[in-house]
Amino acid sequence: MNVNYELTGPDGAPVVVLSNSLGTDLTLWDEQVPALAQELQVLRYDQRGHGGTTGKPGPYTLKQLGGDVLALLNTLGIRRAHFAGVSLGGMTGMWLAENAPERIDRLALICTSADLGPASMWRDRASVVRNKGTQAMVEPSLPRWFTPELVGRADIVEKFGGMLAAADDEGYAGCCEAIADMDLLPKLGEITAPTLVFAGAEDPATPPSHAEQIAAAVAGARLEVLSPAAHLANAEQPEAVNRLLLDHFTRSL
Ligand SMILES: O=C(O)CC1=CCC(=O)O1
Repeated sequence: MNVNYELTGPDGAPVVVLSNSLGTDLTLWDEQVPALAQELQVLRYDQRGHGGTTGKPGPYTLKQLGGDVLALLNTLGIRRAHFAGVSLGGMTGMWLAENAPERIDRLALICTSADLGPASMWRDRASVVRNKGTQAMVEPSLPRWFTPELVGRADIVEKFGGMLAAADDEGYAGCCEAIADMDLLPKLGEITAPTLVFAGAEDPATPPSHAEQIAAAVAGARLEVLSPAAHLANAEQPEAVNRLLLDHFTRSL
């Protein structure tokens, strides 16, 4: 498998890995890279079956998605990194912090969940996408991803609608099945990475209660609720997210 990635920022600075959500690609982080790369090496990549990362036919598992990150870090000779993920990217981050804690320094979880059931809903969505393609997901997804003020904006529809329609059908479906089968809750309390959890106050996909559940289970975790923001809060509130991420990843503990 070929993982598509981009590494920017000052040589020798700590590395932060950025992991995208279902149906997006590494350009989800366009508003973060210039700010974070002033102080960190930023390693953004495309999840399996998304963007330029090829994927075998699904179903996938979070273990495979986390394994893709570990393989990329190994290839680049990076022993330990900070990690930020949106939604599916956050699930990948929780899997890594639970199962490879020696590789993850600090964690930022943006609009994600440790338990996003029912599993049948994700299997049904996988089947719809295998039959009709990711284009069929554009209309229902954009109102989950953005608040009403942004959802109809031409640049948003072009960038994010285009990204989703271009996502590989099998890659999207395989990732839906990884969400259906995820089992992150039992080990959440074992996470030792300093963790910052974000919620979008208007997020219908992973409402703030999911972030509260994570923040309550992870020792010392801090919760930030952004408003106005729906599911892709890093795109909707880039200045606030950048400031909080930079502080989380660079401040002395
Ligand atoms: O349903 C959506 O599009 C929101 C979402 C759930 C998991 C993910 O990565 O995005």
